[in-house]
Order: sequence, then C-alpha cells, then structure tokens
Amino acid sequence: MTAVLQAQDLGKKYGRRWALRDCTIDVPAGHVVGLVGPNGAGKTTLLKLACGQLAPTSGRISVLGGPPGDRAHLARVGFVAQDTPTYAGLTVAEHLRLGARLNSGWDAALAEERIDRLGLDPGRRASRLSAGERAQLALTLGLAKRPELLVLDEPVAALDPLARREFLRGLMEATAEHELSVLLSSHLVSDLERTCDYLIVLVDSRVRLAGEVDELLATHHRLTGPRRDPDRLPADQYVVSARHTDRQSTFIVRAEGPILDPAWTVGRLTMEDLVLAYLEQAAPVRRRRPALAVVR
Ligand SMILES: Nc1ncnc2c1ncn2[C@@H]1O[C@H](COP(=O)(O)OP(=O)(O)OP(=O)(O)O)[C@@H](O)[C@H]1O
Repeated sequence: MTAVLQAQDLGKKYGRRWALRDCTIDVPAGHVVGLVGPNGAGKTTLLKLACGQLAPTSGRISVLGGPPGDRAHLARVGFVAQDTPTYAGLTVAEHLRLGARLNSGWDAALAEERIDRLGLDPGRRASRLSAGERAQLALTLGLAKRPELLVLDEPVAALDPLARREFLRGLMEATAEHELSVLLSSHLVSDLERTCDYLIVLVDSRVRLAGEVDELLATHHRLTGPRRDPDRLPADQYVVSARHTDRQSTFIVRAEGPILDPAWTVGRLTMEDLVLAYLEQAAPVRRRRPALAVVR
C-alpha cells in the first residue's frame, strides 16, 4: 500500500536546539494515525514538516508519495492547526464561501450537510461559537477540501469530555465515509485509544515507537513474577520498563515470539499502558534499541 508519510533521518532545529531528530517512519495509507507525546516533544514540528509549513534541517520527508509544500500537494492535504483556527469576524457561511474560493476540490454539499447536521447557525460569527463548535467548523473546512490526508494538531485539547467525544466521533464517521488517512496529535492517550489504529510515540524530539496498534499490542506484554534481574531475560525480550519490589518484578517487554517461561504471569497491555511505558522510559534499562523501537 502507498505510504502516506515517509521520513528518513528527518530533523528540524530551531536555532541550536533540535525540535525533532533522527525521525525514520513509514506510515501506510488508510490509517488513523495518533501522534502522542508530552508537551514540547516535537509533535507540531513533525506535523508542520508533513504539511510543508516547515523545511527540514536534515533528512527527507515524503507525504502521499512526494515532497510536501507545493501547490498540487497542498490540495491533497487538509491541515487543522492547533487551537482550531477560524476567523472570529466571519460567519459560518462565510467560512464555507472562503473555503470554496480557496480550494479547487471543495465539496460544498458535504460542508453544508455537515453544518446542518451539527446544528450550527450559518449566520453566526465564529467568535460567538463555543470552542467545540469552532472545532467542528474547522474540521468541516478540513473535510470539505476532500483531502487524501487530513492532519489535525491537538484538535480536541480545548474541549470538554462530551465535546471531545462528539468531535472524535464525527472524525471517525468522516474517515470511514470518505476513505481518507488521518494524522492527529494529542497528549491524551484516552482520545487516541478510541480513534487510532496506528501509533507514533514521540519523546524528547525522537520517535520511540511506531506501528499498527494491533501489532504493537500483540508484541508487548506485562510480565509479573518472582524478582529477577532484567539481564536474565532472554535476549529477544526487549525491556521497555522494569519495576521491582523485594520479592517481585514487573516488566513491560517487547517480544516477537510467545513468552514460554512458566515463572511469569503474562498480561496484555492497553494502548495507554503501552504509551505510558515508553513515556516513562527515561533512564536506560538495558539493551536499548535505536530510538525507533518498532517500525513498519
Ligand atoms: N518557532 C520556534 N522557535 C523556537 N523553538 C521552537 C519553535 N517552535 C517550537 N519550538 C521548540 O521545539 C520543541 C518542540 O516543539 P513542538 O511545538 O513541536 O512540540 P509539541 O510536541 O507539539 O508540544 P505541545 O504538546 O506543547 O504543543 C519545543 O522545545 C519548543 O519549545
């Protein structure tokens, strides 16, 4: 399947500081990709590189098979920037007219139907909309462009839990209906858990984990058993995190094969467990692999 996003040793520096470095990923099309990481991890930087709003300092990036940024490419990518930008003085209807004027592939029927379904008053100015309504308007503008890839930077950060759920539900429906790929960032794993089938974890400007969620969950395990030194685990079990009490050890490991040691109770992880294990992986445990632990 065509790659929606490919990066090879991609890096971006602001002044002397790397905001993103050594980023090598290959994301196939047709996924809802969750980009997760703490504040300042480099999420916005990666999204802006993908949309051609920033130029790399090092390495290469290709989006939908070509370098991002030129006019033809911009028509294929929808970008909803952080804080769901809308024009405060324009009404909902004026936003749609502006979208139609700026985008050759504009789907007016989709935009109007969506605004109608959401119950947004076309005559209302954006400044009079709630944060959730503004986010829905920004999503509508992104979708009506009929992009092949929709990029959303923290789209639900300012919304309450109900508006958040509504927004993500709308996004999921639109994704299924229009067969588009989606790349969205969040620092809330619970949002991604309901939405994404592909995950990229960024920590300290580097990709720590990337892959299809099902595969990542199938290859990561929680092992609980009698206290053991991590060095005594088999070489093909990569230790992501380790905790010990006097008598007991709990490891989160990545292993391609089954865990056969009868001493362990083997537990499955949720996406949240998985992400937290990589986020907490501050100090090296052992056998630390290169920054990108799982790549497809
Ligand atoms: N225009 C800029 N000039 C200088 N430094 C910048 C600029 N934009 C971002 N940075 C720095 O680059 C790093 C990565 O920032 P980025 O906005 O990509 O992170 P993020 O993961 O999106 O964070 P957040 O979750 O807070 O939005 C941060 O240390 C940030 O301070």
